[in-house]
Amino acid sequence: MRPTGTDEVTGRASGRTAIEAIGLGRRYRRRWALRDCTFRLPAGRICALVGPGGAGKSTLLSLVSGLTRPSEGTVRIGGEAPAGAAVRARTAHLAQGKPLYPRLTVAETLRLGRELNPGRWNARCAERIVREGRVPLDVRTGALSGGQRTCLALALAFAKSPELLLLDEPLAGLDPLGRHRTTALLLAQAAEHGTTVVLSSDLLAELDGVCDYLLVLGGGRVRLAGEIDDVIGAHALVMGAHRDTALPPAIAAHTVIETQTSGRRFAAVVRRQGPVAAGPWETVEPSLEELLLAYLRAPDAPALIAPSAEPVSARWRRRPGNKPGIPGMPRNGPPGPSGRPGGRYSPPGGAAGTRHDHHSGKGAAA
Ligand SMILES: Nc1ncnc2c1ncn2[C@@H]1O[C@H](COP(=O)(O)OP(=O)(O)OP(=O)(O)O)[C@@H](O)[C@H]1O
Repeated sequence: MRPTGTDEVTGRASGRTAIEAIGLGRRYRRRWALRDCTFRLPAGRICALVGPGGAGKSTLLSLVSGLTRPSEGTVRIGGEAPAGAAVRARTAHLAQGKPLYPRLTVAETLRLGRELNPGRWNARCAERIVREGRVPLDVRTGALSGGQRTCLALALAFAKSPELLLLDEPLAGLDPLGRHRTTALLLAQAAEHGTTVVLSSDLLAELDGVCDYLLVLGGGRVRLAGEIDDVIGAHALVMGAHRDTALPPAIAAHTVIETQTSGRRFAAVVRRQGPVAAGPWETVEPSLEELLLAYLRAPDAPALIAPSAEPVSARWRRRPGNKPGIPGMPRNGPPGPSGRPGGRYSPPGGAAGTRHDHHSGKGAAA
């Protein structure tokens, strides 16, 4: 189940924009770390930022937090430049290295956090996170374990009461309980305070149920952007038996993102160009993890910016060759075999949405 925040606090009803990037790019010497990055993230969402190593995720977070300046394009936080003092006060950025002063104790670090964030510091929140993570107050941060450092860094970020929380690999280094505590904290923060969260993570399975927005980068460019329901609804996972190496034409007629074969079975993730025809195969909605794995394994698959991620600013111009949105498709995809948007599979006599999870096996991609 994905989170559904109440409209009043999430900003969904107001349509407020937390982040809008237009043609955003950053170059290091001659090499582009991020290029032509265009998307909008509405306020109050928890956005998963996903991509292979070197895709540009940390670079994007640094640009959004104002730590790095763009080489081209623009990024706005609530309509303002990210480097402005007011925006920086409302933004917390947990960088990948979890930078802390190694000679300060945990208690001294929390005191410093309070002094640096007058009027915003939530001491009870910080103390609770540190206590639940069993981080000793009297130990120097340089002597903490990796998981304890992450816990303390999260405490500093949350206690700042940010409107925008940028978390670069916050779950890495945490044990399963720590990951569970952190994701619960994120959901509570977004629901209670309307905080917008951008969360980069490789733990694909753990993003489902936590995030409601998706931004996938690859090779420094946006590959997928939009509400998770919109993006998933534009795709289908088709599974069946095949007689030769080619996919059945009725399936190959869609945009095939990736095909896995195992023995005589195939499993194809397709971006639908309309309803998937009925046949001797099974059509279901892919899970978020299945969709992400398909795109990660198919770096040349065409990009998709769902309508929910299109910038609203007048500065945005659709460029020739740029095909945002889901052509010819209603917001949540075409009607599926069940006649409902999103095309959830309804097995005979079974509950709608029931699905089989045997999308595995090795084989050539289509
Ligand atoms: N300060 C820098 N100087 C030079 N190149 C850089 C710098 N920072 C990032 N890069 C390069 O930019 C590209 C994107 O890096 P970035 O750290 O943003 O990717 P990432 O998606 O966060 O990767 P990872 O998941 O491995 O942390 C990489 O090729 C990286 O080598």
